[in-house]
Amino acid sequence: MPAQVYAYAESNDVANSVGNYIIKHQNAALQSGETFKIALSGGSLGKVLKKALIDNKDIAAEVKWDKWEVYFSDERLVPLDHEDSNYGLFNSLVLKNLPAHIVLPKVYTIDESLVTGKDGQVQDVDLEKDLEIASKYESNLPKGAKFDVILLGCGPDGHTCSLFPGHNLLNERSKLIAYISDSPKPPPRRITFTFPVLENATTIAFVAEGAGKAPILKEIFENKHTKLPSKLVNDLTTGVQVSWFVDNSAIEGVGIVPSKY
Ligand SMILES: O=C(O)[C@H](O)[C@@H](O)[C@H](O)[C@H](O)COP(=O)(O)O
Repeated sequence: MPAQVYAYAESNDVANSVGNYIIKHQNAALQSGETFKIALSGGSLGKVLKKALIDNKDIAAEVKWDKWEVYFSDERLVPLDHEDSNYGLFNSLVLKNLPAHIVLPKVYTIDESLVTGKDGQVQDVDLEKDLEIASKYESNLPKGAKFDVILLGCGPDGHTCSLFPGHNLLNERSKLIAYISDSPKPPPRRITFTFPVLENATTIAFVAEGAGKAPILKEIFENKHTKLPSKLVNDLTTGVQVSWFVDNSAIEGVGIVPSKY
């Protein structure tokens, strides 16, 4: 299934389109099951989700928050209220902005107590602890590690989740959640989905905006041989439907024909 690219002039339209995509897959998941299992990334995605799920009142009215199970496709090993925490970002931009009557979703976070010492401070790299955090997070994954939707970003180097170009985690097949202690993008300690989880998803959507993304999108869509992590996800042949939601500047000069969602 070749990836679909949906492009818009305005950032608000990108967000609204992502919102409609989420609702479509939420409704499909709830037709056949009891919960909607979604995984989120960090970075600029938080703002997109706020625009889509909070600010757009039509979309907001369709979100069945009480049926959502929210995971993070990667997470930084920092306290949950730390400015680098992907959960913290989602919490401050989305969860905290939900009206009081809304039943909150079930959100799966890392075990914060393993990140900080007794003094509440972030501890130095401790590989055993990081492995424990990753294994604990893996034990909370949905049955069969099956996600209805995984939302991803694409870094300027082509990384996605915390899977970086050339890193040995790209070959990880036995662990569903792996830890990384040398992330080139700070902070260095993180956990991340591995390829077996990405391959098994029903749908994956990348969100990428701004002219800064154009060189890497050109590489992903025009260089058949590149082994960039985002390209490997883009080319998955395991039946997962991959989409990109971009603004026009992110695909300026890229040889693709976008559609409208
Ligand atoms: O925790 C993280 O660092 C993210 O999950 C990471 O994979 C992000 O999605 C990309 O770096 C794109 O980030 P932007 O959307 O901010 O460019």
